[in-house]
Amino acid sequence: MLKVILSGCNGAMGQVITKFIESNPDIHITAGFDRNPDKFHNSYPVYNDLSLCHEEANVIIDFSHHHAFEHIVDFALQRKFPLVMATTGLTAENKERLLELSTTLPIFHSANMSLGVNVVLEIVQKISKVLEDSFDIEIIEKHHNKKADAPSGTALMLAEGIDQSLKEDRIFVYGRHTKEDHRGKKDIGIHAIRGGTIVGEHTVLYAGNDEIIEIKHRALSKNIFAAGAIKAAQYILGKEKGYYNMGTLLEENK
Ligand SMILES: NC(=O)C1=CN([C@@H]2O[C@H](COP(=O)(O)OP(=O)(O)OC[C@H]3O[C@@H](n4cnc5c(N)ncnc54)[C@H](O)[C@@H]3O)[C@@H](O)[C@H]2O)C=CC1
Ligand SMILES: O=C(O)C1=N[C@H](C(=O)O)C[C@H](O)C1
Repeated sequence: MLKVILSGCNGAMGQVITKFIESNPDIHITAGFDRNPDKFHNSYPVYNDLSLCHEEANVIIDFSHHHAFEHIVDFALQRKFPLVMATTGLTAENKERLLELSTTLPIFHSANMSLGVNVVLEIVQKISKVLEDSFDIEIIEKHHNKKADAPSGTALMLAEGIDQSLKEDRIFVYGRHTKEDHRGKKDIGIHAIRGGTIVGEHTVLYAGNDEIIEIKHRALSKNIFAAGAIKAAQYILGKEKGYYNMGTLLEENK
């Protein structure tokens, strides 16, 4: 039985995961954590302070906010619970701390829990190598008007993945508000659009001379992220300490 402590349980993703787990007899949420603990009537206790949470679990799933990061990581360390970190907007220090924590516990970290985006990541790494010298690369992401962070964690993950696959380091340019400069050859432009109920859309655009390639992923519901996060939790259940992500999960399932 997978026993989950769900952080950010009263948010949009937290509630999708709650419904998802309610229909699965093999998974149980033992407790939730949220700064708004009374917003919904959940079938599990919800705390706004993790020091009050004494329930047992074999994994924490976090979809909250990066402001809660240290609190969650300290709790995982103290209770020795493996952690699935899905929250985006993490700082460089937060990411460093996750790596450090993975020397003690199994940590699964992905800015996008969907299978599709992670396949797109593999594809754009390959394409970018081929087009490196002759095409300009730009990333455009679109999300709903309730999203707190910009650019999305996925856009950054795609940009970092592309950068790692190329011979020369790239410069990330966030938006383009200038009347002076041309686009730099080494730029990867990253552009965020917010509106309505767009679940999540990511496009990597390759613009060359007289030709354009677009690789696009469009999420049609938040269920894909919930399903991916649960798969991630099941995946790290029996794992040794270490740093895992969708790449390692896909690799082991090939
Ligand atoms: N990795 C992935 O596949 C995905 C990641 N996300 C990320 O998950 C996070 C949550 O997304 P949503 O559910 O859409 O947001 P949301 O704003 O609807 O929910 C966040 C929840 O966290 C709680 N919260 C905020 N700050 C807190 C704090 N300091 N301490 C305790 N609780 C706190 C809020 O009360 C809220 O209930 C975001 O960072 C988002 O980008 C979202 C979807 C997919
Ligand atoms: O906030 C969201 O909704 C999403 N956030 C993630 C991100 O920042 O990349 C993943 C997904 O696109 C939905």
